[in-house]
Amino acid sequence: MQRMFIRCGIVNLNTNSFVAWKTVRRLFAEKTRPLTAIERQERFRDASSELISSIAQPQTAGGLASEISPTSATIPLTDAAVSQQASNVFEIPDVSVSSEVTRDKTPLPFEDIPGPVALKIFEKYWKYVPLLGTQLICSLLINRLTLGQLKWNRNVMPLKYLFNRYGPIVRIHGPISGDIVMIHRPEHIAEVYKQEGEAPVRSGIDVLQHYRLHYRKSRLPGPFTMQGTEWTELRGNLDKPFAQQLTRYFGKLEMTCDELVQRIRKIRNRQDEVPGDFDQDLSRWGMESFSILLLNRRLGFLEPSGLNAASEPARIIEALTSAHLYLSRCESGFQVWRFFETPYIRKLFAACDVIDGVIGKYIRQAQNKLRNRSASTYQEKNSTADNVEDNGSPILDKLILDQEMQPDDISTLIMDMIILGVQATTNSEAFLLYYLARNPRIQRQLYEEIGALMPSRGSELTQYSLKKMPYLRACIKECLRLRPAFPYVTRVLPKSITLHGYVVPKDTYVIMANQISSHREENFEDPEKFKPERWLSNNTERGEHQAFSSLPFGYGVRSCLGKQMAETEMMLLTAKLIREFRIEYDYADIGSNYMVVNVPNKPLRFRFVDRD
Ligand code: HEM
Repeated sequence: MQRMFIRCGIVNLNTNSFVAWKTVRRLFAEKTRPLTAIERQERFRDASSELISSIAQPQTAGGLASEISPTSATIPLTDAAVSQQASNVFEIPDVSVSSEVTRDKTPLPFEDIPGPVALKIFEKYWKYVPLLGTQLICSLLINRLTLGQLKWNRNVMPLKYLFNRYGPIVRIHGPISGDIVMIHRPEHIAEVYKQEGEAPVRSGIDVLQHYRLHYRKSRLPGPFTMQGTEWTELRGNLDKPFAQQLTRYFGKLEMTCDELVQRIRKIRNRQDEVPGDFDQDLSRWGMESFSILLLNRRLGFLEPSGLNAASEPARIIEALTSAHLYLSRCESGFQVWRFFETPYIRKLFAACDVIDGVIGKYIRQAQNKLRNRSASTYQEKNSTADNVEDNGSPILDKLILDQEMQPDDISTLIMDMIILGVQATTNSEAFLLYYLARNPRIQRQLYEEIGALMPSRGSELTQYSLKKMPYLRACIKECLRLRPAFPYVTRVLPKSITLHGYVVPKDTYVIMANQISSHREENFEDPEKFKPERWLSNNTERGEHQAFSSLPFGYGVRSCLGKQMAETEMMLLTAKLIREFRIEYDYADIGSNYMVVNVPNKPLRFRFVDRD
């Protein structure tokens, strides 16, 4: 009984329980002298039966209304009469009291989705403002200007701020380029992917598109921006050769990792520390691996004697660094480059021209090789694995032989993969080495796994041995959970759907904030901790939607084309490095800067200490 009072005391009463409460209260309040134990028992029995019958007979709305005062609806826990009965225990049937209110489940209109209201004030003036930028950047910038509370620091802070303020679904009014809806809950992300259809549409990188379509006058805007059947067909042609390349060139990829190991030994100082620009060395490793896989060429990025500034690899690395910097400058902020040529866009285009020139050269060479061969002879030869060296690059050749692809289109495709894919891989590897350096226990466990498969220093690695390294794979997953290269993925809805009880119409641009989901406590316990164990198959923490809580490579038919390539490269290099060195890092925490790809915000001054 007392337990029941206490339970009632902390809730607001509905009508039946309110009557019950009044009954009990009256019976105990009518006392003029202290009650004997027997009297107390009798009164409780009376109270119980009156209470039960009052619950059983519903009251009329009118009768109740007159009895309920707005302030009496919550039962105080400290009532004197109740506390006097503390030692008596009376059993009454457990009667559940439930509300009969039915809820309207009709989805709410799109306009009701919460979002920055201040923007509405500007809505009618926006049409006079020329197109300032991509939907996200433009809206977030204006959001910052209007609310004055956002600091644009090139990371996911603005997204986090909006979710913290408006909840799990946020609408940004974009009168210029359509409204944007932002989500982070895994079940909402799952719903968007479920409805994405056969040819999903995502946003592209506007300035790269501008380079192709307006500056170079190319036909295609690039793989990240290409949409519809055009891309679906191309993608269908590429998936298989991409997977095959890894098997063919695994040995060469391993050699590239060995070269980086040698280079580390060469560049580290007396304290075994590498220079702060170690990120450049990782870029060289990323580019060398890429040119092996895509062009079937060793371009010499990791030349032990270093790179001559005028050499082709040195020019590519310089152009890549510059392209990356000016791409992020052009994509964020007010995009004045849309109206006139700014210094940033000039530098970006100059860097792209260098990369394009080199790719163009290799495409022409591959074309020349193929010219004397008929497509049928090529296919015949290409079916045996050992002659691939002489035959050029299977992927490049396939693209050239594709009747639909012009050399310009191929160049566009390869350039985007370099600027975004290679950058994503090398920066992810940088974060992984950092997390391992900062977590010696995890590094030790990883070393044990690797050591069992690579007993001596120079032990060879195979694709098969990588398969037997679940902890290494878990470390990579965990690193990409904490620092996904791309903090969000976008889709344009092919049809109307319901999200969080709101209608979201067809053609709405949806931002799925992957980095936010993967940092939330409800999705991952201790979300800020680097805990690879959570990804092991025997872990019970994994919930129904966990698959959608961390999607570093996206999901579905338009997910990352280079996923397997990136994972294999990262596994190979990490296995080699951990086998050779104990990695340490002695400086301030490394966070990330968003520069179209997440990049470390501090120099990578790792110590690579030789293992005995
Ligand atoms: C750790 C490294 C990488 C990460 C985290 C990553 C992540 C992503 C993400 C999130 C997407 C968008 C997926 C979506 O919209 O659902 C994407 C697309 C893509 N990625 Fe990667 N990527 C990486 C490396 C690479 C590499 C090495 C290549 C190629 C060599 C590559 C090529 C592509 C291409 C071509 C697309 C567009 C796919 C399409 O539209 O069908 N990526 N990547």
